[in-house]
Amino acid sequence: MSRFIAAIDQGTTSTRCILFNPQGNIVSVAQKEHEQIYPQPGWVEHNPDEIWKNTQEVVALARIQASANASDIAAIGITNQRETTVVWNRKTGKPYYNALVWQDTRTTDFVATYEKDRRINEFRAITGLPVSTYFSSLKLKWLLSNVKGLRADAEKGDALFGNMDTFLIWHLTGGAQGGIHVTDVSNASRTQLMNLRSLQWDEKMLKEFDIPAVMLPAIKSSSEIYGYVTSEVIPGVPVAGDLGDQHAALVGQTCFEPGMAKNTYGTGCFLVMNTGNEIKLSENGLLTTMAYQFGNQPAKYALEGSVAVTGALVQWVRDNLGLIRKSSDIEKLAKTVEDNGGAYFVPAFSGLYAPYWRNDARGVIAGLTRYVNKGHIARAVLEATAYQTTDVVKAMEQDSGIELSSLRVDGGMVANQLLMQFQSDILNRQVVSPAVAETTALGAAYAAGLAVGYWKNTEELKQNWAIAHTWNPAMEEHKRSGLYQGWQKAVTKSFGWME
Ligand SMILES: Nc1ncnc2c1ncn2[C@@H]1O[C@H](COP(=O)(O)OP(=O)(O)O)[C@@H](O)[C@H]1O
Ligand SMILES: O=P(O)(O)OC[C@H](O)CO
Repeated sequence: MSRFIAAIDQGTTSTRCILFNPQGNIVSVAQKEHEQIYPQPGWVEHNPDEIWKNTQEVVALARIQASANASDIAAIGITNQRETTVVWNRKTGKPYYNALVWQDTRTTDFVATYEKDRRINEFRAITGLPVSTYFSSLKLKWLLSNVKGLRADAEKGDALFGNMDTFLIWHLTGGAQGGIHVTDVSNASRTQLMNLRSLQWDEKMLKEFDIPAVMLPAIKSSSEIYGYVTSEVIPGVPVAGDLGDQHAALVGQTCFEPGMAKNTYGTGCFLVMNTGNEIKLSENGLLTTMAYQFGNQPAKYALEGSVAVTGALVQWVRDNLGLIRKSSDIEKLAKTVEDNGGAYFVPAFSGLYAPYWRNDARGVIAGLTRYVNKGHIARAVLEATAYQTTDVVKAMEQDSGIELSSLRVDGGMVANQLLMQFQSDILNRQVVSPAVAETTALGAAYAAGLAVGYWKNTEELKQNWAIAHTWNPAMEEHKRSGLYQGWQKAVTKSFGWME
């Protein structure tokens, strides 16, 4: 039996490759950041060629670090930043344009037009999603309308669309020499083009956004052999798992029962609850989405609360204000003060996502006085993540009728002790992190491993989950409610900025 399963985690800020053993433990990790391109306010792009190059490098590095040959790797799974949209030429592999990142707001005008239209309720019933700059549909419409020659090539079948999973799988399995053009149900559910019931591209949605069906990938399950790697980094290895990163984290946290949920703290924050076979439409601003589908088993659904800016705000403080040198320094700066000094930071850089869905919102710092110093700002920055998560947990509990006894957490920001304690305090719930913190990559590895029999079933995977750390609430009720009221007031100040 091969010794390892590999996972590629193509995230918003970096690309990682991790090798796992049968216990779900990490054997080796390689990671590379890529450039964030901001051509205009609100526009966010990535260079797809840079990401493909980084992917090959991290796969090679992770393999070498584990002293593994391609034959030591039973399968590889892909997980990725979702919604981010790329179009490339089938014959040359060349992208027509940079990838439009999920945070990009250039389609605000399209959204405004649709918002006046009653049909958006119908779109939500079909796809589970509101009309927003967030999803792939409007990004692809923008590319087809603005990139010269793209529409003609798309109609001829020469231009291909994909999210980052599709783009990487196509390259890994041969690229212009017969690469496989596929995605999985979880990624497809974020395009706003897939019908949640049929799990196929929806003709009505394609017509609505004027998208040629011929440019779309085939929709597959999240766990099956799609093809084999031809790239020299790990030739012959089956590509057998594909999950959007938030769905992968749900799998990596082994949330296989309805009602189980996880919250991932990365560039943004994404709370996902498994709702089993049920397609539950939210009444409180959450998204209806796929959880996962393993092979030919029934697809599982989920409710999701997506928050656009959490770790990205820490990066902004680092890169745009220069208040800290590295992201983790924010904790030290925040600890120089006792509290937020009355300041609240609402990071509505891409509008506000769940539960507000306000495309017209933009970032504000509220409650400033001369008393406030950089320590208070650092604290307000971290607290913003916890408040936004609290908004989403409240919505999730109302929609599902389930009170979360504890919150399973993961992602880069979980390393921040001050944030995790504040999260537990403001939410008044226990917060727990798992022993294997890389749940996103682990979920993709699980999907790939299940497809090739490396792991037998989800029961076996559950045995791998263990708690690393627990944070318990320790804040008095009057303080908690006072702080949260301050946050809710600050949120209203961000509304209506964009006309
Ligand atoms: N100790 C920390 N405190 C606060 N934020 C952090 C810390 N470490 C990392 N981050 C933030 O977490 C994000 C990286 O987390 P990660 O899970 O790798 O994100 P992604 O998958 O979105 O690329 C960055 O936005 C970074 O600013
Ligand atoms: O790359 P991440 O971890 O910030 O995740 C991005 C999400 O998938 C966007 O929906």
